[in-house]
Amino acid sequence: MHNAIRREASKTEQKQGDKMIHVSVIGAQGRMGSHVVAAVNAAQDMQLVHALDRDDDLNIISTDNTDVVVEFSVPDASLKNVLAMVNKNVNVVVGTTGWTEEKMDTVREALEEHPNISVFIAPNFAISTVLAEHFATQVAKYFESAEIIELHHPDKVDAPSGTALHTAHKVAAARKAANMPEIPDNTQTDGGSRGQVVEGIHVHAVRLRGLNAHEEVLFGNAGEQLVIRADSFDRTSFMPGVLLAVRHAGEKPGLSVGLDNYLDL
Ligand SMILES: NC(=O)C1=CN([C@@H]2O[C@H](COP(=O)(O)OP(=O)(O)OC[C@H]3O[C@@H](n4cnc5c(N)ncnc54)[C@H](O)[C@@H]3O)[C@@H](O)[C@H]2O)C=CC1
Ligand SMILES: O=C(O)C1=N[C@H](C(=O)O)C[C@H](O)C1
Repeated sequence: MHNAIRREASKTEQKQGDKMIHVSVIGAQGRMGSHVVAAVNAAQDMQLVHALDRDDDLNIISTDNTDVVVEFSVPDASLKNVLAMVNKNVNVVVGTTGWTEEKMDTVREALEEHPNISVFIAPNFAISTVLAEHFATQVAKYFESAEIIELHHPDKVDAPSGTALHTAHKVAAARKAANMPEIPDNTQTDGGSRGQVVEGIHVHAVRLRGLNAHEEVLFGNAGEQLVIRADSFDRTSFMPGVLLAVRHAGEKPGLSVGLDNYLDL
């Protein structure tokens, strides 16, 4: 375990409480994982148990010591980590991106053998972004055109962002439910500038030093535009959402996706 994390972990052992939630973190040395460790240590109702990263043995996590695992690793590793926790009967809160329907089906299958366990995946834990996606889904049926631009720090390994993909699917579903026609686009040649097309929605990714996590959903009609934009300037913006999901872990067994599950929208 990282020394700084070990020091933080021993501090939390002094916390007392009737309903302490015992939390272990996977990916604890990462940008998000280290923020989660700090947030859990600061939460009066939580106790940090294990803060693990790539080379650590996940087998030390068990129901004897952990109520909930928070997983922020890399897209290639997340499914394996989640399955390992499900097979140990431990509830999981997942922030890592890269979740396809196929991967989620694998988790659903594993959960059939563990019917009391919950796996909760959130493409984005920031309230501003969750609301932006909610509003975008609500207004999608009123606009002929829709495109998404996500903007992130250049250390991010995946593009487009998991959030942008999730938003695109939601906007596309709202358009489909309203029997909207295809989005107009007379592009004849495209060297890649029109972005990735997700269910008919063009998604563009910007990587720029100085940025953290930002998303714009652009809607257009003849003579008018609506832009819904969310900005996470700092990773602390994700922590209330992570803690909310930890507090709800286990309540609803099975796989759930999206922080809106826990919001009164
Ligand atoms: N849901 C949300 O609100 C948010 C999600 N993310 C996502 O979270 C993930 C992590 O992002 P960052 O913390 O910025 O990345 P990072 O690269 O800073 O951290 C990833 C950590 O995972 C560790 N790791 C790699 N392989 C591992 C394995 N097999 N087992 C355990 N740990 C392993 C790395 O050593 C590293 O410490 C990304 O997929 C990112 O898109 C990021 C911000 C917010
Ligand atoms: O890597 C990041 O930083 C982020 N990743 C998530 C994503 O891909 O949607 C969430 C947020 O955008 C920050």
